[in-house]
Amino acid sequence: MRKPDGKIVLLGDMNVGKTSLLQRYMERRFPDTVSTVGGAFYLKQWRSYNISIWDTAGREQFHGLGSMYCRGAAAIILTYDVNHPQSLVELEDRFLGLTETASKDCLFAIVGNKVDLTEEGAPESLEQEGCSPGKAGSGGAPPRVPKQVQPEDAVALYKKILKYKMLDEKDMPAAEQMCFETSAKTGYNVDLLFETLFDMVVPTILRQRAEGLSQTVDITSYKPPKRTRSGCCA
Ligand SMILES: Nc1nc2c(ncn2[C@@H]2O[C@H](COP(=O)(O)OP(=O)(O)OP(=O)(O)O)[C@@H](O)[C@H]2O)c(=O)[nH]1
Ligand SMILES: [Mg+2]
Repeated sequence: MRKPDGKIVLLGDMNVGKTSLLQRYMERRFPDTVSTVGGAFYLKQWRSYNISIWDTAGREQFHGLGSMYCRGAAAIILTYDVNHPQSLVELEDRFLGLTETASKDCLFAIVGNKVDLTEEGAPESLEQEGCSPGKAGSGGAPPRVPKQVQPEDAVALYKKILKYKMLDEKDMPAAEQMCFETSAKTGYNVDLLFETLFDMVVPTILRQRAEGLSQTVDITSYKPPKRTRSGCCA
């Protein structure tokens, strides 16, 4: 198997659409998913680099594995559902603490998925493309609803994360560049998300290569993570 040069990890609550985003990008379709158990990865060749993209389980019972998957990550995609404000809150309360094991220059993207379900939602041009027959034919699209989480909320979380990580805003990509709204269903902004990150992680890959850092996930090194229930930066 090709050896990964760099790692990107998807984190976020169950049901926000992590697996669907990854399958939309890698397989160009929107199949039925089952809730992820543990984690799984795809290998993507980008320019001359092999990037592993890790899908993790959002379910509470697998929470402890998250920090193991994040080990050495060059970028972490913190995913929420634009229709469920609690899924954004969970990113700060439950998932941010898992990223301590990531690379010291790890980048963070905040991704609000399922924008197709909102009134303001994504264009529907790709709506049926690649949908499994079960989904495409099952009683039409659900009614659109007002978006529950605004892009400014994601931008505010991004800024909080930089503060929590003690990173200077002017040394990091701008919040507007790192906050995305996507639809795994229609494909809206999915390529943009992954390919923006691929280009951005190249310097980290080069540094990790120069320093000979391993990209493998070692389950024997698993240690229970610190919880941050009380929030990252009150
Ligand atoms: N309308 C719509 N539904 C979506 C979208 N993305 C995912 N879904 C649906 O949301 C449900 C959960 O999607 P998954 O991709 O399995 O969610 P997950 O984040 O991987 O969940 P866990 O594996 O449990 O952590 C599935 O029924 C998907 O079809 C989207 O962009 N739009
Ligand atoms: Mg999943």
